[in-house]
Amino acid sequence: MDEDQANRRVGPVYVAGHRGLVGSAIERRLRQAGHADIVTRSSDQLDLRDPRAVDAFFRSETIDHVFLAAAWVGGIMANDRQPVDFLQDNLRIQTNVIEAAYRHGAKKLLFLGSSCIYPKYAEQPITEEALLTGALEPTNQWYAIAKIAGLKLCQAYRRQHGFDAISVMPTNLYGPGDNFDLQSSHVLPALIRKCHEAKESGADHITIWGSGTPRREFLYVDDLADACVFLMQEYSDDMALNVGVGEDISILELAHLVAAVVGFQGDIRRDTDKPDGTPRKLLDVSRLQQLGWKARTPLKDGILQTYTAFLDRYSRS
Ligand SMILES: NC(=O)C1=CN([C@@H]2O[C@H](COP(=O)(O)OP(=O)(O)OC[C@H]3O[C@@H](n4cnc5c(N)ncnc54)[C@H](OP(=O)(O)O)[C@@H]3O)[C@@H](O)[C@H]2O)C=CC1
Ligand SMILES: C[C@H]1O[C@H](OP(=O)(O)OP(=O)(O)OC[C@H]2O[C@@H](n3cnc4c(=O)[nH]c(N)nc43)[C@H](O)[C@@H]2O)[C@@H](O)[C@@H](O)C1=O
Repeated sequence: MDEDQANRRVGPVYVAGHRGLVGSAIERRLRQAGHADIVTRSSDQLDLRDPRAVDAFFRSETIDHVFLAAAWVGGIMANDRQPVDFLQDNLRIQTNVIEAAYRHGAKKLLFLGSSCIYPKYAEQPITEEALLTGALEPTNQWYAIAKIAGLKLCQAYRRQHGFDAISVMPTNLYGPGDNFDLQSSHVLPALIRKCHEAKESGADHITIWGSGTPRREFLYVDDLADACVFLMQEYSDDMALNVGVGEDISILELAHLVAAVVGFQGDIRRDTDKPDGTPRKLLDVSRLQQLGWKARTPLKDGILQTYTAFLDRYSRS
């Protein structure tokens, strides 16, 4: 997309959650494409759980396009331990933003859901049609219910009011700007930190959670941002679209890959008292590929870039 196209087709844009993993990558992608008219607010400046504040914000700004990347987000343990935050805050944030965007005349909104909306034992790879065909994974059911409500609200606004609200369901994400806190993070940043700290301290092993047998698919966040900008331009439909790479890996294999990138040579042990979560989560991305988009960053390259960003942040703190 060149500068003219960027400004003609996407703008002025509000990136909700611009300090987070996804929001920062979307802002980066838009700026890289020459898009300068970007509106942002941190949660300190605008608490998206507050409907009056959100309404006043949309009333005071001219916003054509909304990327809704603000949410309560975390790994398997955070999801399990903070059910109210994952259900209630996410319901509030997304309802307030979708409603105010529509009411104040935004042309289009892109809502970010998650692959955890699908049933725990969905047939693999998971097609968009698997939605609501079976029971959810208990550790993240709260978050999944909120995300399902979000995609349904987008469909409802499209049906009742003709509002061009679309939804994307990304697989597990990672990249620069990730959360490296060992209690609340997702697995990939946790493994980077564990391997790095073990290497630095000379420890002879790291411990991963669960059996190591669950399989996950990992999408580099800059690829996701590229997909979001692409879909904001090219896609206007009811169906919530899967966004992934189309390949998965076991958690134990991932731990070995991260260890190799980081340069940690000790053992990898397993703590089977910790939850495994969904046994496998591989998205069917054929719909997205038919639209003309494909992920580009190989997992090993993405891990290296994420480790470099981690080292940069770690050395400054
Ligand atoms: N990370 C992943 O693996 C995946 C993420 N997703 C989805 O992508 C989206 C973004 O996730 P990600 O970037 O990883 O999450 P992060 O936790 O990195 O960022 C979330 C952002 O949301 C903002 N936010 C949270 N609560 C509020 C609030 N009350 N008011 C205003 N802003 C708030 C935060 O703003 P501030 O920094 O200003 O406090 C933060 O920057 C989410 O919808 C998530 O469900 C989907 C699949 C996988
Ligand atoms: C994106 C997605 O992310 C969440 O689902 P998840 O995929 O289960 O999340 P996760 O990345 O935390 O774990 C993946 C696997 O990895 C194992 N695992 C090993 N060792 C560590 C470890 O050290 N930390 C973590 N977090 N997991 C570990 C862990 O036991 C599990 O088997 C959803 O709640 C929801 O938020 C959502 O949508």
